[in-house]
Amino acid sequence: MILVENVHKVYPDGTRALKGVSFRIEKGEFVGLMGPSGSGKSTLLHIIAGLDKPTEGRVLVDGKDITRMNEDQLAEFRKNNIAFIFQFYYLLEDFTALENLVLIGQLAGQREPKKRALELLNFLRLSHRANHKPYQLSGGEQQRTAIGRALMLKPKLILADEPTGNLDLEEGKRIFELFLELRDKEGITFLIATHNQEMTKYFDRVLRIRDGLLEN
Ligand SMILES: Nc1ncnc2c1ncn2[C@@H]1O[C@H](COP(=O)(O)OP(=O)(O)OP(=O)(O)O)[C@@H](O)[C@H]1O
Repeated sequence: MILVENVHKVYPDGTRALKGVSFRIEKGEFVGLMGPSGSGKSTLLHIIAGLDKPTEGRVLVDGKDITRMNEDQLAEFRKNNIAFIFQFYYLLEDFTALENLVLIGQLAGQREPKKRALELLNFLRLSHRANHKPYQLSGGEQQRTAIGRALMLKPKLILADEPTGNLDLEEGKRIFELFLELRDKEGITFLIATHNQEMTKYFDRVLRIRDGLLEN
């Protein structure tokens, strides 16, 4: 599902964030990305998501070389394949949980976005909060809403950057259990950056990164 080959990233200010990273992840794997602050986790996730370009090397997602796509091709590919989940949920504050989901489907020209959104909120055990706005939701509920939004377009790959960084341990575990259920039911592949050692047990395997290089 993901093939990363000799990826380097040098930022314009000269910071060498990635120094030759290579690995592969099979479809349906549930993989952790762990390492100290500043080791390159976010940079790597952004490059795999096509949100940033590597300076050198290539990244294939589902067999397609995303490093050679132009912006339009990337946007189309991302829409159909990849979802990104952030530590801070970036929900639209003036919209309800339901509307936050429906909007994504509408923008993508989905046929029945409301039906899909309601199904997802039900799966996420959020039906009773569907008509609430983000400020009326707990952190865990906001993250579950963000997960619902990520699922609207049926991604094959979910990349998550510290998805439980803002939640207490119990709520964090519930989010991971939800992710595992999605992997089992839908075959979604996951790559999740986290600092949280408690979550190690959930992963099939963990990629450890330090100073821009993977450790073996
Ligand atoms: N836009 C940028 N310009 C210059 N340097 C950057 C930029 N973004 C990140 N860096 C640097 O690149 C390195 C890797 O950063 P990155 O955010 O990928 O690390 P991280 O492992 O995700 O850290 P954290 O766990 O703290 O989020 C760090 O030294 C960081 O300061």
